[in-house]
Amino acid sequence: MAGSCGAGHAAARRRQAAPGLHSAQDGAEEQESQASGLPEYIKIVEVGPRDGLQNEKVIVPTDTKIELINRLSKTGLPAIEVTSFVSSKWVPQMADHKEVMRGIERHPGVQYPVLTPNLKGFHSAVSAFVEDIHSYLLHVFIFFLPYFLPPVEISISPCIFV
Ligand SMILES: CC(C)(COP(=O)([O-])OP(=O)([O-])OC[C@H]1O[C@@H](n2cnc3c(N)ncnc32)[C@H](O)[C@@H]1OP(=O)([O-])[O-])[C@@H](O)C(=O)NCCC(=O)NCCSC(=O)C[C@@](C)(O)CC(=O)[O-]
Repeated sequence: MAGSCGAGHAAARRRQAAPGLHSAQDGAEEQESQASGLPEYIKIVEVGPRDGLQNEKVIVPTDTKIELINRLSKTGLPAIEVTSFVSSKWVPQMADHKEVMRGIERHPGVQYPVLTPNLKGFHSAVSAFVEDIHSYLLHVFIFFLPYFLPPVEISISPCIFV
């Protein structure tokens, strides 16, 4: 599971529901949040179906992945990273990305992003009706470089396009 920042949840949720409206209560909550040093809002992104299952030695059956994602969808998570559109030569655990995207139930209010490393993955994701695409860039190049081919300078230009 990954978190993308912020707390002061109520104010942030109100702003999401009614962008442009900013009440005195929101202001007070923001001040309190800033004073405590905590971020204003936190978005939890569950990445288990992608980041978790890609590390399993045994390839998890497609139906099991779909069932897992469908169950996660009922937990109130705002976003679940479903799969990745990467080379199945390197990551065979994610080779069923299209079937998984096709098979899951999409719950209102839940985002279903995928990970793509390059334009090839981006185009396949678009053709699989993916609406939300995560492309990894700097943090991965810094921390996971040995995991990737090819060299950084070759990978960055398509990522910027994505
Ligand atoms: C790095 C690349 C893109 C370089 O891809 P490349 O430049 O094409 O070079 P390659 O030699 O690795 O290519 C191997 C084969 O994969 C094909 N290919 C290439 N791209 C794709 C694609 N998108 N979809 C399907 N096939 C693809 C490509 O066409 C080629 O086919 P062949 O000529 O052998 O028949 C490739 O090696 C790759 O996909 N590697 C897997 C990378 C990966 O998935 N790593 C794990 C995810 S990152 C992670 O877990 C860290 C993270 C993000 O979780 C950290 C965090 O969350 O904070």
